[in-house]
Amino acid sequence: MALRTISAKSAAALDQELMSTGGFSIDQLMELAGLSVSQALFRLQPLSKGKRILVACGPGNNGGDGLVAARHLYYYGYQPTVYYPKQSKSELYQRLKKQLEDLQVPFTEDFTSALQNTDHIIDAIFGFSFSGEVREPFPKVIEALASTKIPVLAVDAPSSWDIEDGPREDGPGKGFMPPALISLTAPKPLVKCFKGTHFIGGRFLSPSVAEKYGLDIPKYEGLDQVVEVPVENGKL
Ligand SMILES: NC(=O)C1=CN([C@@H]2O[C@H](COP(=O)(O)OP(=O)(O)OC[C@H]3O[C@@H](n4cnc5c(N)ncnc54)[C@H](O)[C@@H]3O)[C@@H](O)[C@H]2O)[C@@H](O)CC1
Ligand SMILES: [K+]
Repeated sequence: MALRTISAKSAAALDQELMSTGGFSIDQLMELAGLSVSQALFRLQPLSKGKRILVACGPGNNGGDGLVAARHLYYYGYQPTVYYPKQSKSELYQRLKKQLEDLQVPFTEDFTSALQNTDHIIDAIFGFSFSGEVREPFPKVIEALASTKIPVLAVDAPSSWDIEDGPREDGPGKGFMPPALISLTAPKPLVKCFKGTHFIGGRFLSPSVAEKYGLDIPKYEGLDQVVEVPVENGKL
């Protein structure tokens, strides 16, 4: 079966539809997205293999998914550290940050040093609204993600990848191929270039919305918020 993917434009429209006529709030969608990210991390890195998780968060909703995931990881018994250099002033993000501060989850401004003390990285910098050249302060962070030997779980997109066409051919992010990716709701077209462990999460798609956008609802088992969906040559 060919992978059914969703373009950045349709993904944004789908989110809007869920919130305008679907009765969801952004908090709910982000909570479920971040919960699924935390479950994917748990599958990749059980607690016995190392608890130190560096969560790199960008300025938009992709970063919000990272903040939510960090909170769930704390409750599972991990030791998350958050890098969040461009903080949104909106109330939702301030609340997510407060929830982490109350758990004494550390925030770091020094990504390079934090990398030395981590077992796994979550890349929640950019999702489907990324475009153009990577702007400050992220080029160095993306370069570090591209060159580190520490495993990276990318949220929705490997940050800096073109949402349609995939990896960059030059500049920061050249050669960035994280070992794992979790697509939220549905894979984006870039998945055709991805080689690694691939999950789908975001267990909130109704059959009618899935049909309208031409998407498959993954076969979630039991309580799971993620499904592993291997990608081989752009096929499921
Ligand atoms: N239905 C779903 O699947 C849901 C998806 N969510 C997440 O929301 C993401 C999309 O969120 P947003 O639309 O807020 O966008 P993103 O988080 O993808 O990125 C937008 C932010 O990045 C900045 N940016 C864009 N290009 C840049 C560049 N070249 N250099 C530096 N900064 C740049 C923008 O100024 C903006 O602040 C998804 O990828 C997913 O992770 C969830 O939070 C909610 C539900
Ligand atoms: K990302």
